[in-house]
Amino acid sequence: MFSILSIASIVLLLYVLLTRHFRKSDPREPPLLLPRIPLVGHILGFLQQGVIYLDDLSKSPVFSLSILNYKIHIITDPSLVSTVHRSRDLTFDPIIVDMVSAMIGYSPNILSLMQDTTHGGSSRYLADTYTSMQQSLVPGPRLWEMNAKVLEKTSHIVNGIGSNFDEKRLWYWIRDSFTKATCETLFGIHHPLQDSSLVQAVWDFDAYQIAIMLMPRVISNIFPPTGRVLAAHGRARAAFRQFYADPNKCDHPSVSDMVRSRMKVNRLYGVPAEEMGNSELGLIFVATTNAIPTLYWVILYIFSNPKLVSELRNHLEQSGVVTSAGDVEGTRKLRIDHTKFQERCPLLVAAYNETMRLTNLQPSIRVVREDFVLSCGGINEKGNPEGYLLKKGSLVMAPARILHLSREIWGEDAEAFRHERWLALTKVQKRAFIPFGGGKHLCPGRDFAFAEIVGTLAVLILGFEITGSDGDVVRIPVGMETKFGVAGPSEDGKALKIKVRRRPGWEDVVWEFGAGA
Ligand code: HEM
Repeated sequence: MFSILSIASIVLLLYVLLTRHFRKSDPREPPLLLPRIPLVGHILGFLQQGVIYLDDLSKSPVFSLSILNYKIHIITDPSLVSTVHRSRDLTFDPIIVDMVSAMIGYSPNILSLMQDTTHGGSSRYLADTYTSMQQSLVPGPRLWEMNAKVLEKTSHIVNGIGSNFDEKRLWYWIRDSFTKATCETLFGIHHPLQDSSLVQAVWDFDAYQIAIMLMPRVISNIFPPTGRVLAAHGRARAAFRQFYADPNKCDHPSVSDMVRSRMKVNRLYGVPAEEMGNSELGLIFVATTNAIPTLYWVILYIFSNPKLVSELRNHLEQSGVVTSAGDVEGTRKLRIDHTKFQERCPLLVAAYNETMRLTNLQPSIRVVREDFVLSCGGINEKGNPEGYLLKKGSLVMAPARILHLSREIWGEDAEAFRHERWLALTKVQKRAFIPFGGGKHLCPGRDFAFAEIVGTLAVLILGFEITGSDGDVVRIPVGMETKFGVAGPSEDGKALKIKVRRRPGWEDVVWEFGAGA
């Protein structure tokens, strides 16, 4: 039964919808696209399809939707998207605050630090935590140490596979083992997700992200996450709070440089351990909920294409990234240099990029700080710069999917997996590829994700056979779960079973990773 709060929310929602609907737009603003179902069409579209709803709405380089009390400007032209990413008049901070506040619960110190924009219009705390993280994640010894750690854990996952076929549900196998491997790499041996049910909690809560991102509080009161999801999320938060409250855990030498650097900033700002625990749970979301679906899809795209598997095997064997590390008690140790993939394995990198092009749904959302003209480069008849007026408080979205699947940019086969296209990319295609966002919020974890995913693929391709559960070639499941970030598997994709075993002739290999091997 609806609570009084829910009824009040509906009344407020209708009020906002109606007042918004009858408000006039400035003619310099981008063209407004009205929904097919008056008032609620766009919102229903987003709830049902996520960013895929935007696919065929308009061919215009910029257009606007009016949803609730927001005007959302959708940018579909690659050079305008670059301008959006570079602009200082557009900010990501309020979005972070909204998502974090939905996620962290009662944390007044952190929220007020995030909302404090008295220093140059943006939160110094958010900038400092971002910088601390970025410094640990730029290519170099600090990142390589983290990469080596995560790959050591992922090699444990595959080293255990034998020479007889082992049947697995691909999604759950990847999801659960890589969430734990990533968590232990970041938070050390006493990491907070020791209990496997907490891994489930991370992914259950991820399923609510569209509602969290799109909906102001008024709607989330009407459609709250279910009691089960909230309870599980509460337990995950409690586990992170315990972790940060115990110096034997959070200051243990096995904790990564990245987590330590963020902790240092939090301590400098006087954030109590309890609140740090609440907010740092967000780190495990950002570090897993995009990288793991990407790994899932790229395994499927590669192993559903036997010709590509055999080409990749040849390339990897000749690339020089794999060297012998000696024989021990009847096993062959092979070491992979995880710092050389970009340089020496263009075909593997092409398959990775092509997968991201097809499955990445990131929206690059920004909030307009002050009225701002998004310049198109020309001059109008009055001698003023041509462009679109984006008004203070409106939202801007540059959805990767529209750019990644544009036929004008990628050709008639834009929706097909064709890794070869990456071996001769045009300038426009390079600019249109934005799986990690851009500008000052460009994902700081991109090189870590790259090493984790590409390193795991190298081992699977060289040392293992993967087939469908019927022994035939792996099939690509029907559909995908749409969310903001990387598409998840559909119900068909979650149920998909594969068989995996050691590749004949490679049964005795123990895999390990090293920098400069
Ligand atoms: C394939 C994997 C990944 C993808 C596709 C991805 C994508 C993104 C995107 C699109 C953004 C928003 C950028 C923008 O709006 O301009 C972002 C932000 C972020 N990502 Fe990633 N990400 C991945 C992996 C990771 C990993 C492994 C980490 C951490 C180890 C990470 C940490 C972050 C953080 C902290 C932010 C927020 C940056 C800020 O405060 O502005 N990401 N990511």
